[in-house]
Amino acid sequence: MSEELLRLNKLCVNYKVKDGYLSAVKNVSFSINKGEIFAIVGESGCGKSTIAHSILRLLTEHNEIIKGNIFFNGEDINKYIDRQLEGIRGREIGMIFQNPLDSLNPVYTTGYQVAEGIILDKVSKKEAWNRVIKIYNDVKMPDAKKNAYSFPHELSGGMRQRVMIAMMLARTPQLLIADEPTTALDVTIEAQILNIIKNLRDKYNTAIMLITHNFGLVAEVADKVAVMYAGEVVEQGTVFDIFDNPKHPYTQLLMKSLPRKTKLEGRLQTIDGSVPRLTENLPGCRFENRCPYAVELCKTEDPEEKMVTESHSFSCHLEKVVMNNG
Ligand SMILES: Nc1ncnc2c1ncn2[C@@H]1O[C@H](COP(=O)(O)OP(=O)(O)OP(=O)(O)O)[C@@H](O)[C@H]1O
Repeated sequence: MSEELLRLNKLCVNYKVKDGYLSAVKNVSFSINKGEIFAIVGESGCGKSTIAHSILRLLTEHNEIIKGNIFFNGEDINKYIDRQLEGIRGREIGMIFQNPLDSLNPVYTTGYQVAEGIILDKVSKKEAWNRVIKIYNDVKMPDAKKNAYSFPHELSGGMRQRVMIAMMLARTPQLLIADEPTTALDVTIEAQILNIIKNLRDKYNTAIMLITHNFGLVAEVADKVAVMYAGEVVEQGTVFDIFDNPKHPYTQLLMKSLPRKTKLEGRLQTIDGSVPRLTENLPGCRFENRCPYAVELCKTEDPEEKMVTESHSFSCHLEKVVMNNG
């Protein structure tokens, strides 16, 4: 049986803003098993990065309120004090970002920065350097020995992303959070980076939380998918559930807007209407004003989560309509 690694239970994140609190993430629950690739997909601003940053407590402006549980290996790390979380960050849960230049130090060679993580495990400098070269080969860094001595600005975008993955590999985390890891890269390099991520899972059984607005990536690599809209998970299931049998009107519209032929490289298309102001925190379904099937109830009551199968669920009042249009 697959073993659960991470479980979010009713995670809520509210940011303090000028006119009150913005509900960026509301009652998000899902779980990721060891070795699983779990994609979180949704339009810009729907709360994907907020979830990732909450897990590692990386929300830097300190203007947020986080509620709910974040179980990692069965322990609620949302209750950890900062020092306890420090032991998990990087070592157990690694994170790679869209733009590696933001995370790499410009004044040290990339090899040195990867070695730093290895030295934390109390190995000699020589042994650490040998491991850097091995990891650079694992991430298919061209000319590994030479490029270990390169500074971040001397490398291409794809190479820098390889350095980021190498830094994570150096610590062999159980969970890797990849926040739009290939958005800034061209298609060929994107495919290579995805392969490296998949190999990472196969070789080390690392679970991967892949954050993206690119449905093509999801279809290509994910085992499971959570579809987010305006801070909420509206539907989740296996990649087959979501692509072949979408139940929520939002997921269905997203699927319809991806023409068959381009499904595999499709990015999310725009849907008429706009996301509601999340500071108002009104009751009802957040997708109501854009939903073609909305009825009065959708304005007044939050929809409950309904199970389609053990692995597939969605939150919508319109079970019958939605089922028939699926
Ligand atoms: N520090 C902050 N203070 C106030 N509001 C914030 C803060 N960070 C994010 N937000 C808001 O929270 C909501 C969710 O943002 P988030 O960055 O998590 O979305 P996202 O899905 O990751 O978007 P993208 O794909 O563009 O990165 C947005 O409305 C955003 O404007």
